[in-house]
Amino acid sequence: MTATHTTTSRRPPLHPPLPFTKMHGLGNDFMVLDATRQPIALRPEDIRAMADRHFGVGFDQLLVVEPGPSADVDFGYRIFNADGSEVEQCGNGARCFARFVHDQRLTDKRRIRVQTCAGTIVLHVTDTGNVQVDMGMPRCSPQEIPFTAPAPALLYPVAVGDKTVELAVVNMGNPHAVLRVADVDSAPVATLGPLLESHPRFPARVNVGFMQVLAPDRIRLRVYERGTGETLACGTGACAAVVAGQRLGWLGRQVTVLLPGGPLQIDWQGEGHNVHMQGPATRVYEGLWHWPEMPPAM
Ligand SMILES: N[C@H](CCC[C@H](N)C(=O)O)C(=O)O
Repeated sequence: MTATHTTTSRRPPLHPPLPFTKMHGLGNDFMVLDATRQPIALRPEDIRAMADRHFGVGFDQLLVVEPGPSADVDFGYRIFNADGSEVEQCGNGARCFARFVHDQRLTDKRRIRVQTCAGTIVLHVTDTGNVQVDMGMPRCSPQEIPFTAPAPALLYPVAVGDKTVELAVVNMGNPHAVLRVADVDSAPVATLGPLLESHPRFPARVNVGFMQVLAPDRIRLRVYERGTGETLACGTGACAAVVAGQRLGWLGRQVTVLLPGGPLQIDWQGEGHNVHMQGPATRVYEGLWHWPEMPPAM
């Protein structure tokens, strides 16, 4: 009896390999795609596959560089979390964005205006290689977060799990909840983070910052990020923590934010002013994303 083998060959991938650059801002890591010459259409399931740290490239966020949508901005900037959700802002990503467009010779400007789906931010590439970002105006009223609350307040009691926590809320283009803790090392990031991220009072979900105040000009911060989980650094989270801390009288105008991945300098002159952030942007490697082969035709 001869065995009969029926082999159904896998079909070639639908798309050609996709060049990318792997970067990070204080360990908050990114896959960066250049869509300035041709559009790149990605489905959430494609992004989740790319984000997988075993079967894919692995990243906290995917950054897509696009042509400026109007004459007064230099580039478009789209941001996707590892879960495939598109979001409004990414502070560490903005610094890597500036480094990327310079390295790729897409611009030689030192002052770069970038449009995200939440508005325009301005990036400044310094001589030291650090990048300064004007992160725009913080917004703190509940409806601007969005957050369900009977009235505006500096701190809100929120029932979560079997406890009630006090949190501040800030929108930096994206939504943030900020809790003050005695010690970030023992903060319940892994348990409280996901419960608050998807809490019903945050209809668009939320990034959750755990802040330990060391001095009016120095804090430690850990962030459980919406759509990604805890990251080594969160730029918009650092901005939100300084805004919340200043409004509550705990912090001054220039604050060093010590994140697990390293320090960020945040400067906020108070109500009516934009928040400014300064920090590094690091290129790690260039790569090619090979699309999964198509399963055999049924
Ligand atoms: N997870 C965030 C986006 C990335 C923000 C963070 N990586 C930063 O540096 O600001 C959100 O869903 O709003």
